[in-house]
Amino acid sequence: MKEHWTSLASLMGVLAFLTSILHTLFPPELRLVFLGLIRRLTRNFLSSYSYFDITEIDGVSTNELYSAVQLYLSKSAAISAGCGTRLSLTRQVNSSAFTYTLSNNDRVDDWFQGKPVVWEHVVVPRQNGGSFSWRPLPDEKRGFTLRIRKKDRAALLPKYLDHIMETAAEIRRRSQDRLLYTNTRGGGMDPRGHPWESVPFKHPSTFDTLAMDPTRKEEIMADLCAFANGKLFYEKAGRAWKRGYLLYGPPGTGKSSMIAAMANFLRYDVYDLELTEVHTNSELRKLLMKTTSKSIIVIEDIDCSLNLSNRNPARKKPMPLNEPPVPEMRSNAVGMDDALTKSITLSGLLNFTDGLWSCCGNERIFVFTTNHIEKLDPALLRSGRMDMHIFMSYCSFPALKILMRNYLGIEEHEFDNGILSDLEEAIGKAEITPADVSEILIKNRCLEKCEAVIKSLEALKCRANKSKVIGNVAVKTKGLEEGEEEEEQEKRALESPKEAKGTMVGCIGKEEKEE
Ligand SMILES: Nc1ncnc2c1ncn2[C@@H]1O[C@H](COP(=O)(O)OP(=O)(O)OP(=O)(O)O)[C@@H](O)[C@H]1O
Repeated sequence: MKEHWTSLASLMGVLAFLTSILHTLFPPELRLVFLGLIRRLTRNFLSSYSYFDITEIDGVSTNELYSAVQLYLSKSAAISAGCGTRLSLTRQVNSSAFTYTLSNNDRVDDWFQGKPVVWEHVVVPRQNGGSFSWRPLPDEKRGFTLRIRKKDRAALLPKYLDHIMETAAEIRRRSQDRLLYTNTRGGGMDPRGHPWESVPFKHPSTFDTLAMDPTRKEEIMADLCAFANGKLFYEKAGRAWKRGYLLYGPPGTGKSSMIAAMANFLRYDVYDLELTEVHTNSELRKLLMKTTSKSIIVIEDIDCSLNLSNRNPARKKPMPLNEPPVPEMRSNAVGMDDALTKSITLSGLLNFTDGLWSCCGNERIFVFTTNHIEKLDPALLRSGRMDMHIFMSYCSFPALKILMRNYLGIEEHEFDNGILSDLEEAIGKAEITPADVSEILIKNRCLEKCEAVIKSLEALKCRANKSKVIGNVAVKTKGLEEGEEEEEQEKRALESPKEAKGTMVGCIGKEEKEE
C-alpha cells in the first residue's frame, strides 16, 4: 500500500513539472490564439457541409421519406460492411422477411456516385405540451440527419433522394408477400371501392420445377430478365415498358405453372383477369388503370373468354336464319339482351394490351393462354402485343427427367442406362402431358425408388399403347371435314372424356412436330 502512495506522489510531481513547462512555453495569449484557430477551423469544416433533417412525423402526417431512408439504410453498403455500427432488427406487418436498420443516435457513412454522405439517426424524447395534434404522437421524436458536402449538394441531392425512394420501394416489394388479384364478380367494387380482390400469392411453381426443354426455359428466363432490367432501354426506344407472352398448348402442359414460375422468378404480383366478368371496354380500362407496376396480367383461355373473330362489332357476318343474333364479340357471361347493348370488343382488348391506356403504368407483363392458338385473331398475336409465343408441349424426355427429380428425388445419373433408354422410348411414344406424368409419379412416390421408376415406366408404356389405339381412331376421323372432326371429338369427350382428351392432344402434338 505504501508503494502505491509513493508512485502516486511521484506522478503528481511529474504532472506539476509538465504543467509549469507548458505554461512557460504557451503563455495565455498564445493559448487564446490557438483556441481561436481551432474554433475557426471547425466552423469552416462545418460550413462546408449542408445538413438536412428528415423527421418521422411531418406536422401531423407520417413522412414517407423517413421510412424510405430507414429501409434504404438497412441495405446500405456501409451497414452491410459492418463498421461497428449498431443495428436494430424489425419485421413489418404482411412481411415474411426481417429488416435491420440504424439504431438510435448512431451514424453511418454512405457513398453515392463516388461522393460521401453521412446519415445520423437522431432520437430525442418528445417535449410534453408541444403543438396540438388530433392523434397521439410517439414519446420519442425521431429523424434522420443527412450531411452532404455543399459543393455536391446541387448535383447529388435530387438524384440521391430518387435513388433512396426507388431502392426502398424495391426492398418493400421484395420483403412483402406478393398478391394474386382477381376482378370482382359482375364488375363491381369491393368494400374499399377497388375493382380487384386479392389473396397472398403462394404458388410453389418455379423455373426449376417446371418440366420443359431446359434450353427453352433458359431463353424465357433471359427474356424476362432483359425485360425487368430494361427500364432505360424502353425509355430510349420510346416504347411502353411492357411485354406480352402467349402460352399455348394442350390442357395440362403447364401453362398456369409457367405463369406462377414467371411471377416467382420476377417477384411480381399476378392479376388474374376473368374476362367473362367484364362487360364493357370502359370497365376493362378501369381494371387496367387499377393494376400496379411490376405485375403480370393474365387472361387464361382467351379463346373461351371472348369471341374474337372480328375487330369491329358493327361489321357482323350475316347470321344464318336459324341461329340467334349473337353479337360478334361479346363476353360469354353477358346475357343475350345485355350483350346487344354492352360488350367487350376485340379493339377494346387490343387497346388494353397495346393502346394509349396500356401505358398508364410501368413494368407490366401481359400473359394470354389458349389451347387453340389457331382461333385467335392475328391482330392479337402480332409482336408488340404478344412478343413471345411459347408452345407448351407434351412431356418430352428432358421434361420427364425434371418431373422424376421433382417427384421421386431421382437425378439422371442415378438411373440405370437401360431404364433411361426405356423411359425415353416410352415417353416419346406416349405423347402425354406433364400433368398426366405427374399423376403417375405421385401415385408411385411412396414405393422404393427403383420400383417406383419401373412402375411408372410400365404405366407410361401402357399409356403409350393406349394413345396408339386412340391415334388410330383419330386417323379414321381424318376423312371428315374440320368442323365435323371437332364435333366428333366433342361427342367422344361426352362419351369418354379421357380418351377424347388424348385424341385432341395427339392432333395438336402432330401439328407442332410438323412445325
Ligand atoms: N410443364 C410442367 N411442369 C411441371 N408440372 C406440370 C407441368 N405441366 C403440368 N404440370 C402439373 O400438372 C398440373 C396442371 O398443370 P397446369 O394447370 O399448369 O396446366 P395448364 O396447361 O395450365 O392446363 P389448362 O390448360 O387445363 O389450364 C399442375 O399442377 C402441375 O403439377
